[in-house]
Amino acid sequence: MSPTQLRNARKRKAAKAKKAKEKEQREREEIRRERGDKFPVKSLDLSKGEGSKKSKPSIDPSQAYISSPKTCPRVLSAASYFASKSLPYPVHVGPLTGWRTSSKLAVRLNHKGKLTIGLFEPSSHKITPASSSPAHHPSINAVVKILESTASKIGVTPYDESTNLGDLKFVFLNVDRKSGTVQLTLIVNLLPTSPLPSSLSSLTSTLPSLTPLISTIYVHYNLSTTKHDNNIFSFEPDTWSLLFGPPCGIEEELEDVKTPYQLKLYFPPTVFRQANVTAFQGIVGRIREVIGELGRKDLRVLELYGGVGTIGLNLLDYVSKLVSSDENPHNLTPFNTSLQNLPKNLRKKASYLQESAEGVVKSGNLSRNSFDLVVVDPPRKGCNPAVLQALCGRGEKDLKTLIYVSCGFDAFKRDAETLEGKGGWKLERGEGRVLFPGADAVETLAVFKR
Ligand SMILES: C[S@@+](CC[C@H](N)C(=O)[O-])C[C@H]1O[C@@H](n2cnc3c(N)ncnc32)[C@H](O)[C@@H]1O
Repeated sequence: MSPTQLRNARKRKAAKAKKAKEKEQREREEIRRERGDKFPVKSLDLSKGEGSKKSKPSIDPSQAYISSPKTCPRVLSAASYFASKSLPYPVHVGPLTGWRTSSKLAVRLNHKGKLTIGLFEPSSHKITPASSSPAHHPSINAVVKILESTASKIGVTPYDESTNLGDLKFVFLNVDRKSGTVQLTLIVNLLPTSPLPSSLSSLTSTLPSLTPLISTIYVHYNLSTTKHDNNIFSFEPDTWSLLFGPPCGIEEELEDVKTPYQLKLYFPPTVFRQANVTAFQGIVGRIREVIGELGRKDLRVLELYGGVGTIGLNLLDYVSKLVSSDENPHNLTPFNTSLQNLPKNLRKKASYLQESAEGVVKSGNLSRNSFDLVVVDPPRKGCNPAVLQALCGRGEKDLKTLIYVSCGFDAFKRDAETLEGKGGWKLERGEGRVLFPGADAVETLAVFKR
């Protein structure tokens, strides 16, 4: 090899290593973000002596405020923002334990070389077992224990970032709150075209016989070198395979939300599901109250970032038309399945657009004066600029109410300033729901009027 070739080869190697490190960082941050932990997880830098015995013990960020969840910095900052607008900001906290019915966990070797299912400690490569987490629904802890011991016995190889090898990367567990059974997804380091290695097929065939707690097993193929490798999940349909159990996903009835009709929502693992469904019901219930106060049964409602219609489908008795939308193509089947179970007079009011929120507004949906009310429930980064621009536009003369559900308070504040500044909206009320008790996080329900 010539010196230039050698230099280039070294550069390529360094670039590859950097990319792998960045990918690992993104995966960890995604898992922490999903759990409500708001600060970034630093990579372990061995060159600086991190990870040595001298390094400070880390606090689990998801439990940092557990003794007083309402005093976490984000709740305080949200309350002071609303106070600056002379508005109250009541904060509700649900049960402190057993609330998490959805959990993504990493599968790695621990420092003793034992397969472990858990979370990374902040600023560390150390994986901490998650099977005793007080936040978890008991079924999650029970299944994680069975999974850990069975996978170890069978010889499943956990993923290793340093080599990019190992079959099982993450597990995703969703609890059906009614039956307590678990919808299990194994996220594997394989191409969808690859057959499952014998250890993984043996694991998937053995698990249901070991516990009645597992209702469903999916495999999600997510090879680390594919274009999806910075996400734990991808939308691609051929990357998901149902190996055991019924296909419709978890059936949810939001028992605290008093709709005058029976609504069943469906959650396969391919769609967004609130990690704390029980507490989220409070938000849906309050939205019904806010809308009920309008005293109308003929509202034309647009739902952006709607998931499977978790909010919108709970409003059908107040609307003459609901257009629900989300970018995830996997939402359409659950949405339609929910509709099929409804009486015809309600069913015919609702339709679904599989489209990004920015796509929905760019196709002119918010400029033809066809909506009275918009509900947005964007991800942590808040509304897309095009969505904000459309909400600030004046084409929708009848659009007088905007309901904003936010899981990222900083982005909400930014969006609220734009809506009030450019859009002529007025923030009229708000409230907080601590959906991740212990973490520095708050879900805000805000109502804007104009
Ligand atoms: C916080 S979740 C809320 C979903 C639903 N309201 C619920 O409670 O189940 C945000 C949703 O936004 C969707 N999403 C993310 N980015 C989007 C975009 N640019 N356009 C449309 N939907 C998006 C996700 O697929 C997810 O379903």
